[in-house]
Amino acid sequence: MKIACLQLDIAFGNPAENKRRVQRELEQICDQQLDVIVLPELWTTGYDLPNLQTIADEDGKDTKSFISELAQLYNVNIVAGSVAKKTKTSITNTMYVANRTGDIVGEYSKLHLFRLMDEHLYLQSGDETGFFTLDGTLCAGVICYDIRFPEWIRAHTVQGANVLFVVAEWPLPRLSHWRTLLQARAIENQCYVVACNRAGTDPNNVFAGHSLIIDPWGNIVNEAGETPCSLIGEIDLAKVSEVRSQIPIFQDRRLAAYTKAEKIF
Ligand SMILES: O=C(O)CCC(=O)C(=O)O
Repeated sequence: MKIACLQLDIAFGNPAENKRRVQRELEQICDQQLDVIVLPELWTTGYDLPNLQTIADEDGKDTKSFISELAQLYNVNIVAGSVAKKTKTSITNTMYVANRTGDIVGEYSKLHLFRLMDEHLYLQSGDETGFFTLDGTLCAGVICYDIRFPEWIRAHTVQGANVLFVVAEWPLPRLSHWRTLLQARAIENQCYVVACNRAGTDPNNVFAGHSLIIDPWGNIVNEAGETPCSLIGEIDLAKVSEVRSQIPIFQDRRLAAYTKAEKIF
């Protein structure tokens, strides 16, 4: 599976410009026989939270048709980061996934809202799981702060997810957390982690870049720097079962004991 993480600098509050940036980047890399394209978190608007009522995507309609057309045009799967999705009752931070034929095969709204960046004041938390299937491989998608909740990711790998896609707007001051948490999620779940962060700045933050592809042993296979780029790498899905049979953590779990411990106090 050949993957490109589009580590974009996002134009603040400007969906039209951000769509142009994605189109331009795909034109540049489309000759590389890619299987999956990954975009960052909130790639249409950035963290322009006070203006989401006007710039969020109504029911995700524009985003879904935009990625569906690109997926068909380039015959590629698209894990479309996330966008602000507006309904009559709420705004969520929502990931859409399109397969090569343009079908929307995944929708997941960020479960854990990040108070430090005021998400809880403007957004609602989602209630979907992050599962989707790409070219026959069961995958999971989570959004930024979600990676601090290993139990949420475990709930997906325990069901057989082989690749964890992480989309983010992760700030530079916590770059060491980003790298360490992603490596830990790969090691403890014995899965590939494909993590696409944004680059650049907005009025409140400098972002870390450093998109990463990490194998099920925890080795970093590819890593971007801080500036905008497309990080391209290949993953070998056979490695997931190799590592899982070498150290069979999924067989060795003791769920009854964990549940008991959680109820003691
Ligand atoms: O957990 C962190 O340090 C960063 C999280 C974040 O930036 C986000 O969820 O948008």
